[in-house]
Amino acid sequence: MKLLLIAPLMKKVEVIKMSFNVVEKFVSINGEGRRCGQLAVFIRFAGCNLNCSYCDTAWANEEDVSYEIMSIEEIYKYIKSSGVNNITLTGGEPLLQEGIVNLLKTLSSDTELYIEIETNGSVLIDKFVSIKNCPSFTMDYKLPSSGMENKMALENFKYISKNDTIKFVSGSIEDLNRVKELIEEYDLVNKTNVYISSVFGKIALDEIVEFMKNNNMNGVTLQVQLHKIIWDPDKRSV
Ligand SMILES: C[S@@+](CC[C@H](N)C(=O)[O-])C[C@H]1O[C@@H](n2cnc3c(N)ncnc32)[C@H](O)[C@@H]1O
Ligand SMILES: Nc1nc2[nH]cc(C(=O)O)c2c(=O)[nH]1
Ligand code: SF4
Ligand SMILES: [Mg+2]
Repeated sequence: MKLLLIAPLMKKVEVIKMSFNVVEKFVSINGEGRRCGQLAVFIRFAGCNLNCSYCDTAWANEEDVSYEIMSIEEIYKYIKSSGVNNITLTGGEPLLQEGIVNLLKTLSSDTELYIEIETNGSVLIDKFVSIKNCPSFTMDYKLPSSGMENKMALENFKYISKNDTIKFVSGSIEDLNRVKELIEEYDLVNKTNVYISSVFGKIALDEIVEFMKNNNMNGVTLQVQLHKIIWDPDKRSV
């Protein structure tokens, strides 16, 4: 009898927590990753636990940033009303939003959608990878020039698969040397999709290509943030 009374209460508490702080939502082309150049709906969440030296979205991490509180239903409706099937959840750090697993489960249950989550490598993804029709993680490994490498959860290398991507945002030769070490140590090219991106404007792209050639970096993809070439690099919601 007691159990019967408590169960509905617990459900109610969970429902209350299923809202998210969204700083912007928009449709654009994805400028990064495996679906680069394709239309995508972006949901950007507020707040981050890291402070990367190069962060192009630091405004979303300010304590006083204004945000819209959206329920799972409202996010899902917005996505469906756009008519676009690629979804990118980003931030800020999306995996820090309380109840994010519930949003991921709901979105994943719609098999018309292709969901990518940009995450910063400091949050363990083990609790998410068992979701049915699991979203694709684009997990950054923060390199020395970010100032955040000591925050990386190395255990994530165990959970990342060919459904996911590891991204190395590189701003120096020191960073690139670290990429090479990590690829070798964790056999990353065989385990997942490996991308190198430049910290925008920080390192010449031909230097990266030279590094890739000199180190036989087969299976690694160089990526440039396409949206920053199409629009002003500081423009929001594109
Ligand atoms: C703003 S972050 C949000 C998601 C998550 N916090 C993360 O870091 O992956 C989205 C992506 O933009 C990348 N990024 C941020 N600033 C950048 C810059 N100046 N140049 C290139 N990529 C950048 C991040 O490394 C990350 O891959
Ligand atoms: N067009 C566009 N593509 C993106 N792909 C990942 C982004 C991000 O900020 O996570 C992003 C972004 O901010 N804009
Ligand atoms: S983890 Fe992502 S959002 Fe957070 S500071 Fe670094 S790049 Fe910016
Ligand atoms: Mg961005």
